[in-house]
Amino acid sequence: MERTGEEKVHHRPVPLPPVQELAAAKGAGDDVPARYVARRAHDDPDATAAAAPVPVIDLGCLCQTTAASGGEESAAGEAARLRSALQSWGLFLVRAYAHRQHYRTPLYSGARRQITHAMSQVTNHGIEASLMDAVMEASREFFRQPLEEKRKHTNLVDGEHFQLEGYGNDRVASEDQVLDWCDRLYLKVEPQEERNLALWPTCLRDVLHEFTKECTRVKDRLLPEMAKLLELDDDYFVNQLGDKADTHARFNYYPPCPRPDLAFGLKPHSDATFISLLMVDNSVGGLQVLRDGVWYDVPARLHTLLINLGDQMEIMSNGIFKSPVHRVVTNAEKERLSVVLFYSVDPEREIQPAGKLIDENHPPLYKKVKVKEYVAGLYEHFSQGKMVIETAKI
Ligand SMILES: O=C(O)CCC(=O)C(=O)O
Ligand SMILES: [Fe+2]
Repeated sequence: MERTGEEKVHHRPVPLPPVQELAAAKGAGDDVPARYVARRAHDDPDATAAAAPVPVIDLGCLCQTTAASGGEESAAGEAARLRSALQSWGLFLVRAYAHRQHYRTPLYSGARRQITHAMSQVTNHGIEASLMDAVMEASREFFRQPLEEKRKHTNLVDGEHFQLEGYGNDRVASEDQVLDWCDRLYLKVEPQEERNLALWPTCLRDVLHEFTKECTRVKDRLLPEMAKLLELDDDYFVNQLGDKADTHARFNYYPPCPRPDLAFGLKPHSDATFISLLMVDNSVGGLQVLRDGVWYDVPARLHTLLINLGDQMEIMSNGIFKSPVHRVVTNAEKERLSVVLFYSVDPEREIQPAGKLIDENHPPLYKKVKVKEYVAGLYEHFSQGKMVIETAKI
């Protein structure tokens, strides 16, 4: 923390105990330490939020172009639903397969898997349920390990210097920073040659590699559809990401919290990314999104991906698409896990509203920003409970 005058003191940041350890040491009914108190119980009249009617977008239908099957018409309808989702919630869901009936096909499981997989190539996210389950299971396995094991992947270099990658807490920049009731493992997954495999837990290596490949495929299918909605060239967003686009995986672990009325799993924020793909625990809710001053619960469904736009997309679309403010609330009884893939533009690039969206009636609403600086600004602002996107607004 920066201090003024003679009393300037240099002190080392004290590594914080993982929240998981705090939670395990506390008996039911206990309080949370003061540093985790993000709100007063009566601050939030919307504690029991309504479910957000976040639309489920049918990717198969959206990407269909053949007139023969009436495809163009239904694709146009789906595109309109997607546009409305991106302009309002900044969020939407994508199911694994086209229809639930595929699960019910009376076939022995091997044949069913093959058929479902073949269909999943053309419909919806198409990531195998077994792969998604394996990622969740491996994440659970990682956080269940003893602390000494997890600390082998620590985000503190030499026990004190914070780096983004690894296992631990957020960077603690000041003593009055409000902390989140959450431990995380954060790993760079793309560009592939920049992976720091020494930080990758063995239980997660193969599944994370596969899961990243699959999510990247989904992202590459979605971006041209989003560009079309703005009448930009199909490859506009893909090109903006650049060859050195930067992707991180974040595994969030939220232990049960004795005071959900006081502590957040994650404080309100918007993602500084371009686009984020989330796999959230379908058995425990907690993710909420802010719209018009009201917090809504984001529904979680088994094997469904939640697609969340980030600030970089809001900037490039000149505010037409929204990067939603969201937060995670804690649960008194249950632990919760989420796995997020954060897709971000090459950090060395600059971004700004797409030229085609700007004219005399539509002036740019955001400044040109260097991605590396913008993303670094997120952490600084997040720790102070502020929104970095405000710094980019004209
Ligand atoms: O855990 C969740 O549901 C959301 C996580 C999230 O918003 C994030 O990691 O940025
Ligand atoms: Fe987020």
